[in-house]
Amino acid sequence: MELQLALDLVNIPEAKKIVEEVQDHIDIVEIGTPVVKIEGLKAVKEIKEAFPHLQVLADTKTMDAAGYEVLKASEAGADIVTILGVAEDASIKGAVEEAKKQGKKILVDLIAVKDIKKRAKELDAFGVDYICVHTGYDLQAEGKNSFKDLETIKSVVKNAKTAIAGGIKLETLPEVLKSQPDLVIVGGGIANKDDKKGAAAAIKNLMKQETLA
Ligand SMILES: O=C(CO)[C@H](O)[C@H](O)COP(=O)(O)O
Repeated sequence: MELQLALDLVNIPEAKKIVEEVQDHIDIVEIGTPVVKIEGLKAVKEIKEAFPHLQVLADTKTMDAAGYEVLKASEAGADIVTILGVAEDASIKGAVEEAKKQGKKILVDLIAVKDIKKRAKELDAFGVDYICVHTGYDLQAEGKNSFKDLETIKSVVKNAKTAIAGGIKLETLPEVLKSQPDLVIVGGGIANKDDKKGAAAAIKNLMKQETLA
């Protein structure tokens, strides 16, 4: 089980400082969508250059021109690139094709997908690498989460790895771990803490315990 740190509300120097602090306890650094929009793929490039031992995910949340966006994110050093599950099938297939050419991976974000069971099954057949249930900030503010959705996709996804994102923190992690996702994505649950290293270590330790149990 992998831990991904999502960095959404920081600039490049702030991102580097946080990764420096928590690098021993995470597997993947996510350059979040707001960072990609504000700083560009330069953020991906700089983080990959500074921390080559970590995987870097570019959260482009691609919706169209998928092959091209995957190519550009890959050239910047991304190991994993995200596309939205609500995108056209042609876009998903284009993303997968380009990622394969570049030796990279695709994570599909199911945010705003209405029938996640049906879509997860379709996406799995397209050969994507990760399928991620996700409650974005705007629905987190309404008290929603993706715990049940994770269980739902686990029942149909046979090939891809499963992932979960959206407001996960140490206190809610046990609920998430019941469904045994392959990847847990945590943003504010680490990045907003005073002791970021301690938070990342505690989350990773709990994940390790669950994997061994
Ligand atoms: O993609 C995102 C928002 O669209 C975030 O990166 C994701 O939700 C994880 O961050 P947090 O744990 O703070 O919710």
